[in-house]
Amino acid sequence: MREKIHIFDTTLRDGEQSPGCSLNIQEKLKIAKRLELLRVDVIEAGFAIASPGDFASVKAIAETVKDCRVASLSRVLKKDIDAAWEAIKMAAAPRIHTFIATSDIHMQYKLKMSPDAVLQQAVDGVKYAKGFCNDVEFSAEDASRSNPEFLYRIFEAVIKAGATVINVPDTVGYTMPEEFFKLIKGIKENVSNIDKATISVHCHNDLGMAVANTIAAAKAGATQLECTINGIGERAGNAALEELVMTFHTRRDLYNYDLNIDTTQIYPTSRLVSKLTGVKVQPNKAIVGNNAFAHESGIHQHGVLANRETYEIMTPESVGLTQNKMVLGKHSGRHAFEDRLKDLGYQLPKVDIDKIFDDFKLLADKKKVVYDGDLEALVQNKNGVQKEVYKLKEFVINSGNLITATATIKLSKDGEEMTCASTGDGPVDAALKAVDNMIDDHFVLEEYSLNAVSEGKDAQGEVIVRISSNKTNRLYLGRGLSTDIVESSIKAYLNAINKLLNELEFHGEVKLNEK
Ligand SMILES: CC(=O)SCCNC(=O)CCNC(=O)[C@H](O)C(C)(C)COP(=O)(O)OP(=O)(O)OC[C@H]1O[C@@H](n2cnc3c(N)ncnc32)[C@H](O)[C@@H]1OP(=O)(O)O
Ligand SMILES: CC(C)C(=O)C(=O)O
Repeated sequence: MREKIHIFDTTLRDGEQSPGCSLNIQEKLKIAKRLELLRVDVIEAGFAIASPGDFASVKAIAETVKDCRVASLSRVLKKDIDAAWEAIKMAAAPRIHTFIATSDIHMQYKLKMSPDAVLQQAVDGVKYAKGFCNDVEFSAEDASRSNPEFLYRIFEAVIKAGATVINVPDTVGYTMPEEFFKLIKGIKENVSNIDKATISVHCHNDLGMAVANTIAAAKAGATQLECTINGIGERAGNAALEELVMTFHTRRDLYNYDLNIDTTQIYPTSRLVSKLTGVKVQPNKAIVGNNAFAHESGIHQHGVLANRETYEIMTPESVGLTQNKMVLGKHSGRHAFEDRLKDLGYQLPKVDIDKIFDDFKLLADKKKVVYDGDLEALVQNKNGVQKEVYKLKEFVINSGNLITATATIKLSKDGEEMTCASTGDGPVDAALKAVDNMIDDHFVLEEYSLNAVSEGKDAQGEVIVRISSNKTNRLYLGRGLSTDIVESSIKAYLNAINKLLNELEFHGEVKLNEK
């Protein structure tokens, strides 16, 4: 039997407590919808009493999200619990999450309350919350620095009062995995009614142990794990959801757990949270960092090209990325270099590759990363400087659902301008046909793809085309970038045609003007 693990996402509550991470209602709703797609079990939407804005956000999330439980945090105070309930009561599955600190230092200096008074207030708070909502989570803040005997007492009392989940936070990220394992085991063994509640943990990352501690707790019997996207949260943050989930996913041999999460939503969710909070993901961050699936060293690249499992313990696709990245730099080797050239449409004789590879290493010593454009320049350099034979001057498109698309294109070649109009099956087809009519050569459009390279309605569209020529038997790749997809299509097409013409000139097939 596989143990069911519930993922409690607190990006919108503890994550939002990171300095500078405050989100408005629209932003919180966007993230909540993403978390629903990610299929977390519980979304902690906020701390309803914190501000009118947070109240409204929690309420909006509760009214929108249907497939996850929605929780609001509250102190064990009636006014907090009232606000929490008021905000979440329309949720398909509401939860009140109430807490009070249980460590000596917090009780003495912060709350100025005796342990008995804290226990009584916790019980009263849970009972009061239970009057509204069947699902009540109780957290013993700073549990890992609390007296375990007191923890057993308070957990037993709140479960008796109706708590369905008892949460054990390592509030200040102080504990170590073996210690936390023992604490959870102690709770399981010493709280007489523990079978009536779910054990949850909530770990902070002050010593970089949040994920390790959470995993140790799961091993000891915790079945709800609290975490955040990208590990954001108070101070050094919380356990990162993506790291926990992918650990269980990748090491099934060690962890026989059943999770609801759709791992392919991890990467888009991470990017959305980073964009909306303004907190950048460090490049070497596990799972979602820019370098998590990137290879720069020749030995690694060679291994990955032969079999990606040589250096990848999970697939980029499993976390929602389309592919790994081969970054070309000074540590790269010939295998990756040649592979990239092929991908760009250059199938060159070995002597040429050897020459360009030497130039590439010289360039890589000067540049941190050698991009595709640099490679193309190196190839063209070998073939002589690339000439932009045909240039786009102007274009006009007439298109609509009731008329045939017409494109009028003005190009220049060697300073002379030419214009042609054509109809087509849509504006892109019409535009490329008009280009075909002006350029008298034998090539065929083999591939066409369009991708947004930035987000939003004004995203730049990058068109990539590959054309073939029966004169050279190879493919020529062209790229074009613009906020107008017809313009990026024309530019990409001309870019590929110009490459073909340069190559034909190199082989003496055509003569191009020097201009
Ligand atoms: C470990 C955690 O992450 S806990 C969650 C932390 N998150 C937040 O604090 C974010 C939202 N917080 C807020 O907006 C505000 O702090 C509020 C609205 C909750 C309270 O604001 P204020 O009333 O101005 O109080 P303030 O924050 O200055 O002090 C906290 C008060 O709550 C009391 N308190 C703290 N925790 C608890 C608790 N769990 N139960 C009951 N009382 C508590 C403190 O003793 C203090 O009481 P006092 O005002 O009588 O001295
Ligand atoms: C309120 C609790 C769960 C908390 O955030 C913490 O202790 O860190």
